[in-house]
Amino acid sequence: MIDEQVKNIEHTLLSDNYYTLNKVSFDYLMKSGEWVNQMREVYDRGDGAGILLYNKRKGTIILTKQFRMPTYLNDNKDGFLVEIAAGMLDHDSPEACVIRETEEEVGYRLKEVKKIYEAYSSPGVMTEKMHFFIGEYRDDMKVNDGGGLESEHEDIEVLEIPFKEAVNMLNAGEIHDTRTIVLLQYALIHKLLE
Ligand SMILES: Nc1nc2c(ncn2[C@@H]2O[C@H](COP(=O)(O)OP(=O)(O)O[C@H]3O[C@H](CO)[C@@H](O)[C@H](O)[C@@H]3O)[C@@H](O)[C@H]2O)c(=O)[nH]1
Ligand SMILES: [Mg+2]
Repeated sequence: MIDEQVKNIEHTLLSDNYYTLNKVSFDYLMKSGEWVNQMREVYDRGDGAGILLYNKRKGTIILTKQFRMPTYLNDNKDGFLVEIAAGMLDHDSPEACVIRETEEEVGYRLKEVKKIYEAYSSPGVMTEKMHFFIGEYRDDMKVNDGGGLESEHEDIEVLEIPFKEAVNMLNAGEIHDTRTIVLLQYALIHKLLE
């Protein structure tokens, strides 16, 4: 039972400017048998979902490239990051979210996607759980040029590249987004494009 190890959980709202940041205080029972009070700042921006889009016949995948301010503030020279298509659930199911984001960000309308993993993005800090998918795209599923929502000032470059090129980038340490690394490795392990 959870109450046997954690009790007196109290939230203090620090910010709800866009998403919410809380200071969470709680009592925690250490393995030694001692109760200690702990505090963690917890950022809640809901859950997310992302997808590796692949075309077995062409041997290609689709990735995105976009400016990510937090990475620019931490060592990423121009702030641009190569990533899978992904987004926040925004009250949709994970499946509906990746289908929506695929159309908005890269311009393909998918009917079928396959869920492969569910994992916490940054368990010490964020509540966010990420839903990982793979999905096959074909040229005849293209409905627009992608790029993201203009109303949200998204400015996304669509990269359709040979899977081999993506693997070379992965091996050269040029992919700096964990979700993208996970899905490329999944594709390799499961020989998705062979
Ligand atoms: N004004 C404002 N807008 C914001 C803020 N944070 C996000 N937004 C808006 O919300 C949009 C979110 O776009 P999505 O495509 O839904 O999300 P994402 O940023 O791509 O998130 C995905 O990647 C994240 C980073 O790895 C993941 O954390 C997330 O789960 C998801 O997979 C952004 O384009 C931006 O317009 C903010 O602090 N202020
Ligand atoms: Mg996105």
